[in-house]
Amino acid sequence: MMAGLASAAAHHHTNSRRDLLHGNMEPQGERRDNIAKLEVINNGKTITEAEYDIDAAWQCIEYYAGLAPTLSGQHIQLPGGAFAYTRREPLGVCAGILAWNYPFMIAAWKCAPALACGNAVVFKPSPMTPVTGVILAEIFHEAGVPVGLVNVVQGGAETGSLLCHHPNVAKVSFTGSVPTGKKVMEMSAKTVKHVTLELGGKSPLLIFKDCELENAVRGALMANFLTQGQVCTNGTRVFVQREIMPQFLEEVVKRTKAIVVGDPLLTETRMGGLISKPQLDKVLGFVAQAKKEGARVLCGGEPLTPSDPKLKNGYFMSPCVLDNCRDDMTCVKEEIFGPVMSVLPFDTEEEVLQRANNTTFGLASGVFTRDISRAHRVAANLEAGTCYINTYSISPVEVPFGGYKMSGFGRENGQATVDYYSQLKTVIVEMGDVDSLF
Ligand SMILES: NC(=O)C1=CN([C@@H]2O[C@H](COP(=O)(O)OP(=O)(O)OC[C@H]3O[C@@H](n4cnc5c(N)ncnc54)[C@H](O)[C@@H]3O)[C@@H](O)[C@H]2O)C=CC1
Ligand SMILES: C[N+](C)(C)CCCC(=O)O
Repeated sequence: MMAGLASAAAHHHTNSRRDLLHGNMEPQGERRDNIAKLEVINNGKTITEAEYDIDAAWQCIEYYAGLAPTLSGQHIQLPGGAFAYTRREPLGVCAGILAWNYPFMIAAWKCAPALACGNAVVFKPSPMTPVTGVILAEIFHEAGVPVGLVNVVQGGAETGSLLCHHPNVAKVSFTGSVPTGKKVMEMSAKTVKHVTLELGGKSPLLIFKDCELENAVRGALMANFLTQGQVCTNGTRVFVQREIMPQFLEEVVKRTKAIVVGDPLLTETRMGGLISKPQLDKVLGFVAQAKKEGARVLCGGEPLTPSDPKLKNGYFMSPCVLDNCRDDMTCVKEEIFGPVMSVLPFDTEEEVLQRANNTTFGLASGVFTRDISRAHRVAANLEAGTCYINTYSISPVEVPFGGYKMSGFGRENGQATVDYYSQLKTVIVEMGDVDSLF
């Protein structure tokens, strides 16, 4: 099967790439709403977020459809009339191994740049969320993508491992946890595959006393509570300058308590259910551990049963804010992947930068300040693939997204991603006689 896909990819010409991606890829009206509803059932996130994710997915496909015809090489003049040129060529079959937190959107993030660069795709949704990725593949099929160019395989670790070992897979793009990411890299090394790793984080959010507090509070909530806190970029270490700590905590707790947790299909709901019982237990375990280590629970952190009887077996919990945190606590060091914000005081910029960077992760970071020089200085000094200034959690398709340090490498979205789904061939041309020593 893989050999067939590789040749399909090789024959996949730039113009046809553009046509194919420009087919009717934008799910409109009822279709978009149905996919969003299925994503809610798939994942447990709210309908409002799911609709956003579906839109982000088609925007990604449209973006790379536009980018496809712009892919080009370079012409390099050499002495004596000789010259060289470069061609951007596909890698072959690109495998995607997906996480469960953004099932439809991540599937689009993997497929769109791969197809735009002329590759074939085989992707594996997480077994926790197998449904909506298949719909994306069906949409590609309806839009005219040749059979065999976009493929979905279902399964867990074993299927993922088979993809990483397959000799005809040229690249693996993985989204998930650090331990599994390391295994993917190790397995892919056996056949020297290209690898993109989008792994976890424990991102710092720095809130200076000269910030606009209202926006900083909004940013902190966006950095912690989307998708029930199960977001790799989440800014879960919230460092607040000591002078504004009381006001910040008062406002953040007030707003966190007001988050409507419940039926994710209702538009007024702002937080749905976690992905599974083990994930809920794991997150509650982190809260219990935090208390044991001396953190104070300002709100939430409890299992929650919504009043609607049909929701009684859901994996709901109340969003949690912890203070009295120290840098050496488990809740501050480890990725929780649930709705738990840890708040830490700081005094100086120098000190907070050192503490913010004192982690093996480096996916995202954020700073709230009105001081423009400080904002850019801090952004330059934070060791992370993304730094948000006076905002958090957005990832527009035009903008590259990816990690530093153990949060991974390679990029998704933006022009930069072309480098990770194509290879550069150099062609050297002599116009005169061969200059030979023999
Ligand atoms: N930072 C992030 O983006 C994510 C972090 N997580 C964290 O990881 C924990 C475990 O969740 P999982 O869904 O099990 O994440 P995972 O990282 O183990 O799984 C991600 C993907 O890799 C596949 N996979 C698992 N083992 C594999 C292997 N040996 N070879 C190849 N593919 C493999 C899975 O089937 C899934 O498609 C969660 O509790 C959460 O805390 C989970 C998902 C995303
Ligand atoms: C869109 N954003 C930044 C909230 C989430 C990124 C995707 C991920 O968590 O895997």
